[in-house]
Amino acid sequence: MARKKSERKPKTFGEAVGFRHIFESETTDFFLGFILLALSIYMIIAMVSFFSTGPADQSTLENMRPGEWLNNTHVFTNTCGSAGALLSYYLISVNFGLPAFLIPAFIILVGLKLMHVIEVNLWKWFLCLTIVMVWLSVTFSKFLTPIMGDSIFNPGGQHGAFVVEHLENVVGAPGLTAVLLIVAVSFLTYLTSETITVIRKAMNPLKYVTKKVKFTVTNRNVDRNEEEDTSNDGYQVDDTVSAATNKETDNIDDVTPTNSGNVVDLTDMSQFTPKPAQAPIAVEPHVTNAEQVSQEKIDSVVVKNSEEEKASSGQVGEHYDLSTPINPWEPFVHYKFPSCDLLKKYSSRPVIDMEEIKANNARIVEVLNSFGVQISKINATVGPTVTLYEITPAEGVRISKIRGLEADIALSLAALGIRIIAPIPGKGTIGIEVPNKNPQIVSMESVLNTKKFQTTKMALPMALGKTITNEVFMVDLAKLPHLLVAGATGQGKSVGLNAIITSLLYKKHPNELKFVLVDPKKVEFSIYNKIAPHYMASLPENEDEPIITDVQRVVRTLNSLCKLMDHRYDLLKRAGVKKITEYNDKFIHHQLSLTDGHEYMPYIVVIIDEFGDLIMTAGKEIELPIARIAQLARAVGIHMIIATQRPTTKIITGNIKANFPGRMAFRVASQIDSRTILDRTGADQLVGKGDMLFLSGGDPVRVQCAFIDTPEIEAVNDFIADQPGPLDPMELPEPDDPNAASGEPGVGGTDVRSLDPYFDEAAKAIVLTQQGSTSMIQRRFSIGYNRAGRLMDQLQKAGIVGEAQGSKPREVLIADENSLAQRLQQIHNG
Ligand SMILES: Nc1ncnc2c1ncn2[C@@H]1O[C@H](COP(=O)(O)OP(=O)(O)OP(=O)(O)O)[C@@H](O)[C@H]1O
Repeated sequence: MARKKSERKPKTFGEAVGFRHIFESETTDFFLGFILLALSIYMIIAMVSFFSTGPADQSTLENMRPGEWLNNTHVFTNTCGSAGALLSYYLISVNFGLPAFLIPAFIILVGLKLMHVIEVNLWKWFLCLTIVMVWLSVTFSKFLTPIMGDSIFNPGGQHGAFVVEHLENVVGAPGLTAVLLIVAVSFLTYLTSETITVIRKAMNPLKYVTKKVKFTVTNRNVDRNEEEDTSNDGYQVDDTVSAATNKETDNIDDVTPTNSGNVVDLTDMSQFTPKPAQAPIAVEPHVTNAEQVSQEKIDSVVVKNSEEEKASSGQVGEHYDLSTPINPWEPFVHYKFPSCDLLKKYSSRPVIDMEEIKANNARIVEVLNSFGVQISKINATVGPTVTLYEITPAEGVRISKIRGLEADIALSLAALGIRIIAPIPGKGTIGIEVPNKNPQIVSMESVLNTKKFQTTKMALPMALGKTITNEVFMVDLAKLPHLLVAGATGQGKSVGLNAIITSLLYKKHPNELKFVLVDPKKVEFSIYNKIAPHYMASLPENEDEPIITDVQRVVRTLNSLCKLMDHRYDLLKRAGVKKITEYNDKFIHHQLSLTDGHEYMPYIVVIIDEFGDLIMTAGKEIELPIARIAQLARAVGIHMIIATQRPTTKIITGNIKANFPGRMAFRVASQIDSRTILDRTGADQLVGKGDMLFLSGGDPVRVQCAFIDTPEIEAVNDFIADQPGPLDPMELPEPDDPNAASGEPGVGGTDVRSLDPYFDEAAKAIVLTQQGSTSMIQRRFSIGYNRAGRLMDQLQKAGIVGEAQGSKPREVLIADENSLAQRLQQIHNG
């Protein structure tokens, strides 16, 4: 039988008899360690005993011949016998003096390591203790020996005395002192960079006069009801938080704001209702340097702002004022807005992990101190994903210095997602945003079910999430007026777009808002198909699939939007107003007549997901209409949101960038990408999962995007789809065909298959009345403006009417019914 591979002959004698095995055994290690521990304790007892018994034992030893000390005549007085006397004599007197105690100290370390009690790097300890022992031996010899006078031993041992004597002969006493100082400083600097700060302080103590660092924690997101219900457990605290921390968080719970605003100094106990657990939170920074610990005690102050007020009901939709002559919601005046009950509720209780905050706080103090930056106050504001540590530098510290240290500080704090804002705009403070270990989900419900959203007067309110201070962050798309969304894949763009759509659906009636959704990925927006008749606008040819997924249809739709924009401008001009709100206001107050072609204008929000794909395939064909709409469409209520996961300059061209002032940046891969979106870095330092920077002029705001899941969107869509509403999506006008203009009017310019069913009748009506008016067609056939406009275009192509002449009726090119009959026959025969 073949021998197993692992079976091999022992190579050495030790292996053969099993020594190798013995020395690898954990039991042996433990046993050896224990012996070393006992030995070191024996040594320490002997060395301590040497202080009292040394003189007698020393003279006995010096008078003995070699080997004599082993005899058993009890001539030694050391507690540890002749061996103890000999050992301590050699270690203390002959060698290193008092620092020789470091030898048994090291043996203790070795013993404990062998016993697996502690894990230390023995080589490092050996080197450090040796250096310390040698240095102390020389220093004691130099400075203590003269003070101790006629002692029985030299405190630095004979080694110290020898080195002092020889070095002093060469460099003199000042030289020796300098050598000792240089060695000490080099060694301490090697151990910790704090040394530099301490030395600086020692050299210029006035600059570093003890300053108390005030430490404040802020959290707005406190649910008072829950607080009352669960007064025993207080805040939801991290599992790892100790009992002491629980006490602290309980204290936070019990804080009652004083008259002097919401800032409560926990050191002033008189403010609180007396409770045994109420002790001030004295947060000690974990600073390694003893001097700093004593100097920089951090007083904790808890700031508790008022919570975001909830909506009075789950219903947040608008309520229309029915006093105007025309109700824009007609004929769907009983339309009900979705309620917040359709959305999922996540725990809204704040998570304040005091342990984490304290640790970060200590780290920040330590890191800044190590760079020579002194702090007078820290205010920690706990947000859903990140905590903002707002640092007030001590007097005389220049912010530019801190700005210069940005990269070093971020590196020292070594956490993903750290962003340094130096200074915080409008304040003389520095902000350091540090991600929370346990980020909170900001639910769509917690954002929409608020008084702020319910009572907003924004025309197109987008509730995007919560800021670092737990305030609902809302932006009016109508004011933006266009938004660029970017972020690497999987960082929360789609969720962000869904949050935007949902907040608009919760606030706008189907008559007031229409979406044009472009989705090259084909899966992101398909969920909204159900609400297409209520809320979508599309070209008639796309009525069955109003969510656009292919490039050619996107181009036609964008051109159609350009045409709609021109038409709306025309209407605005005729109404004598400058913008959509004034126009609609005039319309609902009966100041504009339907017969003149006026109609209520819904806002149109165009959302293009994966805009990069479109630009790469269609280039200028896409870019030009987008830029045109972006430049002009604001006044006529057409707003665009474009999203891309490839924020490169090829995709976000200068033209696009200039026309999209609103920017929503999720996490991106590089600083370059961040610059492309925001014109600054920062988006590369976000933590993902909906963590974003929002910019619309000024400085970016860090926001945790609201989270909405597919089942929630489905529930909202089902609710809308089940209600009476328009039968079809709003029709967009047929875009101008660039090739059609050159053709001879009426000859071969009309595709019979795409003619409107009312084509013949409309032609007759126009020829009989000799009036080429769109509004007349609208009235006669009870059709919308867009369809009437399209009919007119077809009649023009067929050579029946002339070109549009602004607000005037078109010229009728056919004089009588007979000629018309011939013309129609020609058209129908192809
Ligand atoms: N606001 C948020 N809160 C919590 N988690 C989020 C949030 N936004 C996104 N996420 C998490 O990140 C995942 C990816 O998000 P999303 O699908 O929106 O990414 P994306 O940027 O659209 O990616 P892609 O570009 O590949 O489509 C989500 O499934 C969710 O788990």
